[in-house]
Amino acid sequence: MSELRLGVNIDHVATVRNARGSGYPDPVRAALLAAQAGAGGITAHLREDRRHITDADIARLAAELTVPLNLEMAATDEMLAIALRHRPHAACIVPEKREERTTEGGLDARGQHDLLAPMCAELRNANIRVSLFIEPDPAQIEAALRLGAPVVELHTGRYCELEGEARTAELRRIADAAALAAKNGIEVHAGHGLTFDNVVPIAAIPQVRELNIGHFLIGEAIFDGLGPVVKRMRALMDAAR
Ligand SMILES: CC(=O)[C@@H](O)[C@H](O)COP(=O)(O)O
Ligand SMILES: NCC(=O)COP(=O)(O)O
Repeated sequence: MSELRLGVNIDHVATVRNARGSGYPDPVRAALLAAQAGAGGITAHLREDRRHITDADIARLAAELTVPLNLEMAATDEMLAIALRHRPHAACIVPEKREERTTEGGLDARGQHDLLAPMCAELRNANIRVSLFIEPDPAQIEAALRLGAPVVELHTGRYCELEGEARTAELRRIADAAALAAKNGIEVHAGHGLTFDNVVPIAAIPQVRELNIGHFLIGEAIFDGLGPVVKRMRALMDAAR
């Protein structure tokens, strides 16, 4: 069974930090702690409105991290320039609306091919691994293939929100999309909304190579500490394989 990495998203450490406009708590310190506890990578979403992660956070993460940085970014010239400046290990292109509370769905890689193609090429030429945050939809997998994206991250938000048979059906859709992507040589990641209670069926999908998890882990860290909750999530993922 393939390796399954845990990417810890530290956006909401910055949410707490920004509540007072000081430097505490430091997202970079959280990232280093998460790495020590078993995170195989760190994800940070530099949003257009900088509601949490800031440009300075990205600069420090790029300079100080001991594990790969996965920069989540909207498909804009501004974010492309920032990615090319800091050269993270990876860039995950995500849809973004200022009015959204959090990411609400996957990127329309199919409908935005002409916008995304030059951006993916520039990132690839800069040796930044491109990932597309998409719905578990065969048409979006095919679009990622056309764009030459080496990685897709399947949106698990709907799976996390559903219950019963509807959740089972969404899990099947994710598993089918993972199998289709892997069969076409695309590395499969998954994320959004994952918790201790819902992670195991996603971690058990054999083609999934990385889970990106943030909000829940940072919330749990308030009660049990970041190191212990990262270790527990790591253990659940290991047990699922
Ligand atoms: C793309 C995704 O699901 C998350 O990584 C994203 O960062 C969510 O946005 P917030 O972190 O602002 O909630
Ligand atoms: N791409 C998903 C991610 O990085 C974390 O999403 P969430 O766990 O904060 O919902």
